Amino acid sequence: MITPIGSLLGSTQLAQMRTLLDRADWVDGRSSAGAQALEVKRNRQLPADSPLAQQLGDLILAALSRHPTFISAALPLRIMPPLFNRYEAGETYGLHVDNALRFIQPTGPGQGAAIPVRTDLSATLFLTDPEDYDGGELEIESSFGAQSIKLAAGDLILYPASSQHRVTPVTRGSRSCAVFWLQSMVRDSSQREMLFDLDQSVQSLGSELGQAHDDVMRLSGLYHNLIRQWAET
Ligand SMILES: O=C(O)CCC(=O)C(=O)O
Ligand SMILES: [Fe+2]
Repeated sequence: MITPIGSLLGSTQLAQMRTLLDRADWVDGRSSAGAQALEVKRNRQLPADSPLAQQLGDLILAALSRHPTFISAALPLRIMPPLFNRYEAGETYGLHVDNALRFIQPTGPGQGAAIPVRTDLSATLFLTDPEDYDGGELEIESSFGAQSIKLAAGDLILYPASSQHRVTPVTRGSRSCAVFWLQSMVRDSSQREMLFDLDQSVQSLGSELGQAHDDVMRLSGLYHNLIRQWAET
């Protein structure tokens, strides 16, 4: 399931982020690429341990934790700290798959062991308005053919980390985004999709009929019982 999540960040927060990112020291994206990505990755990124990446990443994680549609679609267990990518004219990220496992490196004194994250879902948070660049579409292969995604700044796309995907070359302007991966409490994507559909319907029926309506209560109970069956924590 490829799920757009609207308005994760507001315009003031976005403007502040963009000002900081415009002044940041970007490094060659190949510096952290594995063997496969090395051949196709032509972009820039903030070093994962840069204070700016950590500061902006924390703002994004806080916004995610407050966004009900994101929680409902992803049912997140562990979220990787966001990374920041930038594509100038001519830059691109060719077709690739993302690593199945990533590791959260604890920081600070007495830091413990790295925490493994199975990447069930990949996410791109668009930080540049579509009018400010050409090209730079995120193309995701799916059973319905390639889906071409370019969202408004502040919007997020969630897609299966198992999919092949690419970013087409930017031909004008530059494209900045935050990318992250997460492990879901529900590993199976078809179960996750059914839970999302059910939750969305329970929410809209609840607003229409009232939360205390018998059927809303019964469907809501069904949702939670399915979570009890399927969630790993
Ligand atoms: O820039 C994007 O939208 C996606 C980047 C990507 O695929 C990656 O960093 O693995
Ligand atoms: Fe990727």
